[in-house]
Amino acid sequence: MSIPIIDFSLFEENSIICSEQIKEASKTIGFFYLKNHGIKQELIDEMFEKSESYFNLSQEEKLKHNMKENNGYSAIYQEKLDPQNQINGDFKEVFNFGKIHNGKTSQELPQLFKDNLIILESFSKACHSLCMKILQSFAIALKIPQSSRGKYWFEDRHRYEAQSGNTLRILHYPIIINNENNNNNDDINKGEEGEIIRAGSHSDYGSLTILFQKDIGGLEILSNNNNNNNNNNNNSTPQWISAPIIPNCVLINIGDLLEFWSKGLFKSTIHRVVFRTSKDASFLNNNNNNHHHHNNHNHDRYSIAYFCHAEDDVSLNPIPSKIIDEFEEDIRIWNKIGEEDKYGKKTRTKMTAGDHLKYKLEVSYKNG
Ligand SMILES: O=C(O)CCC(=O)C(=O)O
Ligand SMILES: [Fe+2]
Repeated sequence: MSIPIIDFSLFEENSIICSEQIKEASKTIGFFYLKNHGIKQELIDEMFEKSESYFNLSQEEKLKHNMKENNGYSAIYQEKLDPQNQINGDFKEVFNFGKIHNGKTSQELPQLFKDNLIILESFSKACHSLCMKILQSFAIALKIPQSSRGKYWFEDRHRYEAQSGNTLRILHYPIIINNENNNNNDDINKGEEGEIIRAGSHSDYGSLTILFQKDIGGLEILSNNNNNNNNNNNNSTPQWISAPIIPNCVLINIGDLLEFWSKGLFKSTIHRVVFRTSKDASFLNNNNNNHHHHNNHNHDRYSIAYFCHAEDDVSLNPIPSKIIDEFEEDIRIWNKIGEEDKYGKKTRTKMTAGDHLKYKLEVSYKNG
């Protein structure tokens, strides 16, 4: 299975066909590239520039805005994206921005960001608008009835101004010196084949994520090849496949909220960031390994993610759609989000979007 590339200019010309393509990708692999996504390249370049300047500041400076309530700076080893399997936190640093609206922020920002608030706000809003169009395409493909506001059903529940987990995140994976000899790097997480895990395996927490990668690849996604038939007895083994940088494309993926909301029809696919050394590059198992995915351990890597969340008080009862009604729920998804009943069995919970995010953050920053 490979990650499809969808031309989003089709959404204007024929929203039904385009929505069908997006639905198909979301049901199978949970990831897709979008070209002609409408976010200006200059704005993306400016964001990467500011990100580099920020991460170049001294550690002392950066720690002045240490992460609080999912906003601010998180240093190397501070976040553990795969708490069940990781001993140490991720070898990466990030900065999370909460809502930026009309020049106002919900958090105290470093001077560098205060000076560039217009860029940050434009970028956040451009990402959010793209998410709204993708959410429209889901509503179209799921045939949400007009009586439930049709293609605006999701959008009504993801208002930019409302209280939600929406987060813009910049990430930096610093170069690791001496990693080939393994000197002094015992704290860095390694995978089964000795590959260096820079961001632990995880699925995203929100509805949708937009990911921007620059120059250096390393993202891998866990494909289970189950061809979308909701058949729990398939005997294929999951495989890591590479999600390389494709020029002029952004990468979109489905998060846990949307998976749960759709009863598991849409897949919130596990992914990670891995740096491979030249020695093990040969076993890269993917269809597109001719794209920028080699020897990435001796460069710094920068990426940007926009996590689009439903508003905090939105309940995650199944989406009002005949397609969802008729879909047999994949109860394995309850393990990620479900509650235990009095017999200790997982059940579909009455969680809201806000409850779910709170739970996820508690586990990933424990023992930071
Ligand atoms: O840096 C990347 O490419 C991916 C980061 C990621 O998956 C995340 O922050 O959720
Ligand atoms: Fe992620």
